[in-house]
Amino acid sequence: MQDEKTKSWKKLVNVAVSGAAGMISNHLLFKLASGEVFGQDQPIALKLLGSERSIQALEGVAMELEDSLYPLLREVSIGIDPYVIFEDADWALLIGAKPRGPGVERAALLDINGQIFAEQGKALNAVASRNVKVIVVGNPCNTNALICLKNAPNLSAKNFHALTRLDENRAKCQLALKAGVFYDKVSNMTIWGNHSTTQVPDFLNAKIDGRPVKEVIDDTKWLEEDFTITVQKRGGVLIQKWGRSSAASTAVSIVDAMRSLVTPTPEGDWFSTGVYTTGNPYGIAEDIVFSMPCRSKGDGDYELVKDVIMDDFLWNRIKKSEAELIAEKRCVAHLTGEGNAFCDLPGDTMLPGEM
Ligand SMILES: NC(=O)C1=CN([C@@H]2O[C@H](COP(=O)(O)OP(=O)(O)OC[C@H]3O[C@@H](n4cnc5c(N)ncnc54)[C@H](OP(=O)(O)O)[C@@H]3O)[C@@H](O)[C@H]2O)C=CC1
Ligand SMILES: O=C([O-])CC(=O)C(=O)O
Repeated sequence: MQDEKTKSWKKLVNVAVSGAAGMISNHLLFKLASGEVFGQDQPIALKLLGSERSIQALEGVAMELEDSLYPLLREVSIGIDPYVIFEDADWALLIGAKPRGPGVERAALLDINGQIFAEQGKALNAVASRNVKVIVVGNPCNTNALICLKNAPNLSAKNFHALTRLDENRAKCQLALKAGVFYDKVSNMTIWGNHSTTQVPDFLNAKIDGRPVKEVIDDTKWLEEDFTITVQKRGGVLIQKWGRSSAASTAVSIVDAMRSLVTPTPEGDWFSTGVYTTGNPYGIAEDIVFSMPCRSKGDGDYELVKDVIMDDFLWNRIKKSEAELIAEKRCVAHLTGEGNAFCDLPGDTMLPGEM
């Protein structure tokens, strides 16, 4: 019976996950194995990257996955060498990163985590599938994604993403609550920019029940101040309340981000993801990773959405997030092959989790 069933299955997909013993992965891996992302006819191999520090825990994670008896999960492997774990990866979900603790400067974090993503970029470049889709989650995710793609010159820069889908989901939630509608009535929600407190949740282009948000929520002060700040700082508030950063909702948003690339985007709608800006139609600086509105045919690829409108409020906010990312990029020049780093970050910006 099982054999009959597996005959109609697609070819095995290899999904590599770093930080696989961490909190986000502990939710995500079980969703991946259950078929939530790729569907019930897609067998999957999970390749889990850990470190000396986490290898015992990773053995435990692999045991739990095996004990769950997921029919679609055909292989679980663990290891600490990215050149082994990333071999033939069709997807690389880069979640592991040093968390920012008390007294750690943002510049130091950029450097420490940047080293990780430079090494992983090199490993992907050497051994992953030539069409690998990379989603960088570990913070600061936009600049980590830039470092990663710069170290993978033989892969398409277009296939590298920084996760801003959690921010999109948070923004949709706030708009739905304010308008008194269910979440699925909110569409065309763009997060522009950095996954930091400079991110710009775009209420100008978003829609509620197919109508412009500003027609449904006639409260500019709420949109410009309360809504925007709530979304920007949501991660930090959650850490204050729960004592740890969003893990379950982040895993859900990774599933959403992947599904958005493997299923056609509904007509007229779009999704947000942090992608390489070179060639973008909006006038955003080239050569950074910036969250923008995208559509996909469901083939793993995407196109930037062209028909968005801008006003001064939106554009000025976008420029602030752009300036932050350009400053972050200067901090990691030594990791992107662009000479000596010079780190002079705007002082008032933070990761969503920092408050
Ligand atoms: N983009 C987004 O929307 C979001 C991003 N995040 C980010 O995702 C990342 C992972 O979060 P989460 O799973 O909750 O974190 P955890 O602390 O649970 O796990 C992080 C993993 O990072 C790895 N790591 C790499 N370097 C270090 C280091 N120097 N010290 C400690 N751990 C290290 C560890 O794995 P190992 O030892 O195997 O390398 C660890 O298991 C963080 O960077 C977080 O800020 C979180 C929420 C939302
Ligand atoms: O700063 C963090 O680790 C948490 C984070 O990114 C978020 O909740 O958006």
